[in-house]
Amino acid sequence: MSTELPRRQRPTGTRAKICIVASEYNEQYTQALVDNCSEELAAVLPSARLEVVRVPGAFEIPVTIKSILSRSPEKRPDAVVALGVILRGSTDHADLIGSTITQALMQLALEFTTPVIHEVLLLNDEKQAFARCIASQLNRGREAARTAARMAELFINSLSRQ
Ligand SMILES: Nc1c(NC[C@H](O)[C@H](O)[C@H](O)CO)[nH]c(=O)[nH]c1=O
Ligand SMILES: CC(=O)[C@@H](O)COP(=O)(O)O
Repeated sequence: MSTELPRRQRPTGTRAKICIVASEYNEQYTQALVDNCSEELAAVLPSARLEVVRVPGAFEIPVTIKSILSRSPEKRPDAVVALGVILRGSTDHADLIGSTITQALMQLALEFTTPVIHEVLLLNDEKQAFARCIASQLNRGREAARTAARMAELFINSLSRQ
């Protein structure tokens, strides 16, 4: 398990548009990801405009992100955060959707030249979920927020999205 989060940047006034797309399966964990991500974004990008979209399962995240990134330029977010918790069961379903989602998120980022932050977690059990979603030391929600903030500012200030 990675042993530390990306360092927290000094807060800036960048008015970035950030969209969180989060699945509802394993609700106690996915809600904790949303809460931690939202709280960290408020700390690092206090002027950002945050939109939160909830979908049933992780497999519904990529198509929802595609719809959001297909908006007109002035409505399109500067970065998208994908949050989900996939718990392995007794079949290959978890691994199948986990790998498919990973590929889809990368393709969407490249297709729309927009950072898509991947925190759709494929986990073995609830102990792993608690450590990454609810506990603070390695919270993936906070990790997602810090990454989203840095990437949104990088693209707003320095990089083209053509
Ligand atoms: N078992 C989990 C799922 N399964 C549902 C799929 O994500 C999807 O909604 C379904 O296959 C219909 O398309 N989703 C999670 O996010 N987490 C799981 O543990
Ligand atoms: C990711 C899933 O859908 C999975 O957890 C469902 O469990 P199972 O593999 O036992 O059907």
